[in-house]
Amino acid sequence: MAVIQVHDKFFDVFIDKETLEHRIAYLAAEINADYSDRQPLLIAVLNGSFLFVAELMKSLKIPCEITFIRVSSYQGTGTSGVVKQVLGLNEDIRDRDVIIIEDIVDTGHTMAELLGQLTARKPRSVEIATMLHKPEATRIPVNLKYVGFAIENRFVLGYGLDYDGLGRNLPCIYQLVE
Ligand SMILES: O=P(O)(O)OC[C@H]1O[C@H](OP(=O)(O)OP(=O)(O)O)[C@H](O)[C@@H]1O
Ligand code: HPA
Repeated sequence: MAVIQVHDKFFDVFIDKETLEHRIAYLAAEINADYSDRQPLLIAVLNGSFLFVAELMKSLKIPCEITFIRVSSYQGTGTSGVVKQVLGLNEDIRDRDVIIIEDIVDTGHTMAELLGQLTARKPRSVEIATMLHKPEATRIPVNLKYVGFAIENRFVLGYGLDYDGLGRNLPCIYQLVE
């Protein structure tokens, strides 16, 4: 299998493009069935989710809307360490059916924080769709309704995911060669 180099590290193909896109179409079919009588708002978390959400949306048949947010991390002044803040959500999500779209749930910190901040805005429902999940890395469990692939606790790259800014444009998922 072809090995690629990004910065100082080497990666090989882990999930090929066809497998990935087939699975994403399957997730879209599940969402189509689950939301057949609703009009969900997809909230995609930048940067990493941009390719996943684009591929997912191509197979959604239900009426749906999309918006994009960022989650900033900064050092808190108290003992809590890194604090995350949701940026860019201008829509009123009260009474909306929201689906959060992520590229990866790793430790769960980002998603737990996001879920807390979105739930406080009183949506009718909130579910999560993530392309990848690392169950062994979980520090804060969150309920993930739509999961593309549950993977080992290894650093991955491509299809939106980066290593120090690079690799997001790779058309499939690569894993770190140890
Ligand atoms: O479960 P966690 O351990 O919190 O990790 C998951 C988060 O990490 C990545 O974002 P990152 O902060 O790298 O930003 P990016 O999407 O711009 O790459 C990913 O897109 C998730 O948002
Ligand atoms: O494995 C990963 N790769 C890239 N970005 C990430 N953000 C959390 N986990 C990862």
